[in-house]
Amino acid sequence: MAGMLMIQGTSSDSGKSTVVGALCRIAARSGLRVAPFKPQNMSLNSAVTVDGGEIGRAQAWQALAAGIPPEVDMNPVLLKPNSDIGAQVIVHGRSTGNLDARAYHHYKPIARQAVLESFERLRAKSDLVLVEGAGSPAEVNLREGDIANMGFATAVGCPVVLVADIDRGGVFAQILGTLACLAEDERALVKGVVINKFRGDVSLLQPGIEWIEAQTGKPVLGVVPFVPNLWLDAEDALPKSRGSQPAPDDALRVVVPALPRISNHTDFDPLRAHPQVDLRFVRMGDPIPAADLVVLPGSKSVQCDLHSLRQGGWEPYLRKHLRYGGKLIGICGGLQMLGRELRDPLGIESDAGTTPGLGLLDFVTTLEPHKQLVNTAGSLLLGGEVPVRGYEIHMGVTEGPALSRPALRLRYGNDTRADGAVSGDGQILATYLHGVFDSPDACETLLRWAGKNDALRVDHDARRLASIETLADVVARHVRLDGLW
Ligand SMILES: NC(=O)CC[C@H](N)C(=O)O
Repeated sequence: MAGMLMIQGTSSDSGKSTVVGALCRIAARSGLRVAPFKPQNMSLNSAVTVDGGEIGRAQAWQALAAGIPPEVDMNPVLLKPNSDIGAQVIVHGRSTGNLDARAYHHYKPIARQAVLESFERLRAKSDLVLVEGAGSPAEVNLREGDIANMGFATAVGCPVVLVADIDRGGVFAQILGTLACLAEDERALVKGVVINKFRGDVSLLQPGIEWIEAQTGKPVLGVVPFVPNLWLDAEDALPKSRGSQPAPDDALRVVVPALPRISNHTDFDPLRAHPQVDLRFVRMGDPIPAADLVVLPGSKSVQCDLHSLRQGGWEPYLRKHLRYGGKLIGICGGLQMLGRELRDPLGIESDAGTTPGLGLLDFVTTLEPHKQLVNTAGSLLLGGEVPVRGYEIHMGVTEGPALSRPALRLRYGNDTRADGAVSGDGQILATYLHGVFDSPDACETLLRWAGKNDALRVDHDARRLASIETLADVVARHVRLDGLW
């Protein structure tokens, strides 16, 4: 039977995903058949799997680190929040509908079954499964019926390593407190602790390490330094607008409204990392800076986000931006907002009804129960045919005259179909394709179209792969891994 190890965190964002990804790479380098697994994920950044389902993006890049294609069993339960209290529940890659938090609690026994089935399937074909927890196991109020942390670990007897984030402070309290919140049998599964995101002189940490080991009886297996500029898909939280380098003065100014239900904001990673782009995420209510290019992002709840956009004063801003010759892109939910109308007759995303769109492109979108989930490739139709690839995740179906000037041509099996639209004046481009900026030629073309005539060609996929290697090197150097699997 395959080995297993679970990485749990003392908090959200402690670095569980990166540690699991690094361990996947390290294990794969040593020739093991390793697979990532996250029983339950809450995220609006999802990826399309080879088996045509949907999982969290973090599991998809961890699969890349493991050297295998992403599949739905790697993240059997994905919760996509679409209101403050509810989420679309994806099980084995497929939407089962919306549930509020209380209803989900009752649904958990079914979700648990799905989790255990997926785990067994992965184990049967792997030498090692590396499991990622969610949030922290110290949420004692969520412990009953838990499938995300200790509920899973105890069900399958999986050893656990706890990752604590020293960057946010209070690391010893995090470790001590988390262990204190666990039951005896859960604590027994914890093999050790990793202190993550450390900056500074590790010798100064030594007395603290000895103290925490004496207090808890658990070894500190390593202190992982803070690694800047890792370009790995974020699980959920909106990242800082840029990496550590400031943008040059003549950078292309790109503004993205940080909508409350923004989805797949990983679309913007290549722009955040691009040396000639000054990308800004602007939260609703914050002043909107001048821009060369505005991109309306994907959204899990398009009518609600359009409402927020209007409340935030973006509608007159966008019209002015266009009057002054600015460029505008809409991706997926952003495409839908650009049209004349958004229709949700079945109340799939919000209360059933119709909302007028921004009316900048002549089409209407209707939300339908079938979810389009596909990885595809083709060409971007801007001054020629530029290779592009990406993925679609949406329930909306868009129709109207504006689509007769498509932005892309994409392959679906043996079929080729037009996608999206370019406005008659050439200022607005709309597409359903997520990940358009990941393709180096398409990214370069779009940046030139938006006004950066000397835009460089940057390969984001290569940068992601390089980040995985760096991360694996750092973790291998700083963590004692012997005996963990
Ligand atoms: N990814 C998206 O932006 C999805 C848009 C919209 N929520 C739909 O399902 O059609």
